[in-house]
Amino acid sequence: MQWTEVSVLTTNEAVEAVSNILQEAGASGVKIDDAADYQHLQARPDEILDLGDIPHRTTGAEVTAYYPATVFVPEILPTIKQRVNELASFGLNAAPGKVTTQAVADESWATAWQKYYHPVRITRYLTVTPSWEDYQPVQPGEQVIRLDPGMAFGTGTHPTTQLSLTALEMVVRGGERMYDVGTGSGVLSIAAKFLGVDQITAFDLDDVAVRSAKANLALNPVAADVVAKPNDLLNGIHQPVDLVVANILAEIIVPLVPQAWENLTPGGYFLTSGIIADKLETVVAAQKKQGFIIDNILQMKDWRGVIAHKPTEDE
Ligand SMILES: C[S@@+](CC[C@H](N)C(=O)[O-])C[C@H]1O[C@@H](n2cnc3c(N)ncnc32)[C@H](O)[C@@H]1O
Repeated sequence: MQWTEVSVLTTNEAVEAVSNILQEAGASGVKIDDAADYQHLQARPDEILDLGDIPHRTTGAEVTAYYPATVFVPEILPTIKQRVNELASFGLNAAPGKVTTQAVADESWATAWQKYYHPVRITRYLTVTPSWEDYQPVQPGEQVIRLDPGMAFGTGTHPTTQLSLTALEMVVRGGERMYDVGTGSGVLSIAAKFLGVDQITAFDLDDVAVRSAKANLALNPVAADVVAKPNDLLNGIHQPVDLVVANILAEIIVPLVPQAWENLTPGGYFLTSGIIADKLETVVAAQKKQGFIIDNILQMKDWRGVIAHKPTEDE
């Protein structure tokens, strides 16, 4: 299990506000390293510790937050940066406000994450469950997607994944051919197979995600014939299908728009998610400019999903 550490270099006076911003963005824990804490210690005459022996900050403060793989950090970073910059307008000096990230793998964090990952009934017909739980469907027609997401994104519980699953359930009628762009754990491909999609090719830029998707496809016999392979968006793909689904950053959806257009049959659906609310207009504008018809905008918390289709000749 991979965690992402997000650190903000700031000042003592902004420590609380920055911690709040990081926590509101979904952090599982926050660590504060503040030079003022050490200065306070040094001021105590009875202090027996020699602070020279302890590595510590001598100026400013650093707030570090930890995000599980279920939080899509590249998407929350712009909001974090913007909110830290805005602290000045509340009279707080948060400078330099520099935000950095790095991946961390930690066994104890991994165990904690697994403890909180339980079966989730996403829709009436789709339930996602960790592969280690013996979950049995409770309603007729309920399909159970078994996942061990490992280091790939997509436990099924993130709002962007839920929006994609809902969109798939809305448009799939059975027998379609589909591309799953940015497959992560493979969750959307498995769901699509359960809903009746016939042929699926799943792509991801990240080799680790492709390996994870293959392992999850094998866990779900319904998806045994899905092909998962590394690819950057739909670069080099020139074989039209009936459905393209992508839960990916808004900035990455924009260059995907012309590729989806080229690779969709008339009447084919383009389902996009991973769009933070204030990027919705950019994504919708790019799709309309290309010629797509927007059918529905789905929303969950701060996230948006778009259901669009390529018009048929008589539309
Ligand atoms: C938000 S995750 C979505 C995972 C899964 N489809 C879901 O809905 O839960 C986005 C995925 O897109 C992949 N990705 C990012 N940029 C990409 C690109 N240019 N081409 C293909 N995949 C990409 C990432 O590696 C990641 O696995």
